[in-house]
Parts: sequence; structure tokens; C-alpha cells
Amino acid sequence: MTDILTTKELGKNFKNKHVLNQINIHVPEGKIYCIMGPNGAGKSTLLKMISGIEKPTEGDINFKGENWKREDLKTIGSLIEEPGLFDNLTVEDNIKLKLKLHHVENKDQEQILNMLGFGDHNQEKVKGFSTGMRQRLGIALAFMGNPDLVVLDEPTNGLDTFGIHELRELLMLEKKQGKTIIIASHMLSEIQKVADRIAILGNGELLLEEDYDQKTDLEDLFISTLEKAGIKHD
Ligand SMILES: Nc1ncnc2c1ncn2[C@@H]1O[C@H](COP(=O)(O)OP(=O)(O)OP(=O)(O)O)[C@@H](O)[C@H]1O
Repeated sequence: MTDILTTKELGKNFKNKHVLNQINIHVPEGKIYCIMGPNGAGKSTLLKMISGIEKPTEGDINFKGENWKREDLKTIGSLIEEPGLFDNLTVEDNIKLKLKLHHVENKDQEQILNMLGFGDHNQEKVKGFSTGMRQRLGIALAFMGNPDLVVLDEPTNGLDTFGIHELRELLMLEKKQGKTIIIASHMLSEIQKVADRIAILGNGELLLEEDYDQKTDLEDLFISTLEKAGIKHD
């Protein structure tokens, strides 16, 4: 299996604080890669480096066999923290703008929007949207423009049960169509349903990376991995 993205000895410092140390991850092409870890473990920081929001302090990111370059962001969709939306624009215009800014086109826009429940909201301005609707649109935007890799940080944030179900269906469909998806999440029950490979971060270190068979109890694995590393609740 080819890896679409790998990191080599990747590290990040904020001032004198080491947030990530010598991270080597291997993300297989066309699969769902899930990153777990306690609060402050460095999950978002790792995703931000992959999405070009933060620069690594040391090490490399390799994307499609070459050193990561800014131009790769044309084919890397992401939702990190708050969805970046233009409140005064409609759903449709937010999408048009994103596609224009990234100089890309989209072919399955309608399908993604329908799957995330936007059938009747296309012409509505984003301004009045609830947290969950904003999150749904943020997810939709991450998939627009037919990216090869989609990076999602806590995608279930603010989603109701329908939203979580729709997100799962979308992830499975996009995977079937060949996309690679990286997700950081605390929702172990959801990870258990979709992950092909998992990684556990703790104290800025990669504690575990392995293929996931869906039978292993993720909570047990998570807790035992952290305990082995001497990481406990405060
Ligand atoms: N811009 C920044 N400046 C200084 N410190 C930062 C910055 N961004 C993140 N950190 C620190 O880096 C560490 C890792 O943060 P990060 O957000 O990556 O963790 P996380 O695993 O995503 O946590 P959570 O599960 O709480 O979202 C934390 O201690 C955080 O305070």
C-alpha cells in the first residue's frame, strides 16, 4: 500500500515549549487515518502543519513522494478549528469563493451538500446558521474542489446525531472514491467505526501507529497506551 503522506522526525516548538517531537506518521492512500490523544497532546498542531497553517520547527513532511510544498494545498482540503466562513455570503457563494481562491473546480458539489443536509439551505446566508450548520458547511468546504487528501480536526464538534451519521456516510463515500482522510478526534466510538489506521499522540510523542481492525476496543487500547507511556489524568 502506498503512503500518500509521511512525516520524518517532524517537530514543533512554540517559543521554548516542545509541542511535538520526532513524529513519524505514515498515512496510506485511500484510507481513513485517525489521530487520538489527550487534550494538549499536539493533534491540532500536527494537522496544522500538514495543512500549511503552522510551519514545522524541524523535520519533513512528504506528500505524494515529494517534499510538501505550499502548492500541494490545492489538493489538500481541511477543516481545522472554527470553519472559515463568510457570514454575509450564502452557502453557494461560500463554495464558489473557496473554489475560486484555490483555482479548482468541483464536480460533486450537489452530492456533498445534499449528504450534509444543505438541500434547502443553498441560498441562505451563513450569518444565521447554528454551530452545527456552520460545522456541516466547514466539512462540505473541506471536500470541495476534489482534493486527494482531506484533513479534519474534531469534525463531530457541534454535530447532532443526524449530522454525525451523515458525516460518517460522507467519509465512507469519499473513501470509496479514492480520497485519503486524516481525522483528529476525541470521539473514540466514531473512530472505531471508520478508522483504517490509528495513531495515538501523548505529550508530543507518537505513542502508537497501527492498522486498525475494528474489533479492538479503542478505549482500552487508548488508556493502556497512555498508561504505558506514564501519562495520567491531571
Ligand atoms: N500558537 C500557539 N502558541 C503557543 N502554544 C501553542 C500554540 N498552539 C498550540 N500550543 C500548545 O501546544 C500544545 C498542543 O496543542 P494542540 O492544540 O496541538 O493539542 P491538541 O492535541 O489538539 O489538544 P485538544 O485535544 O485540547 O484540542 C498545547 O500545550 C498548546 O497550549
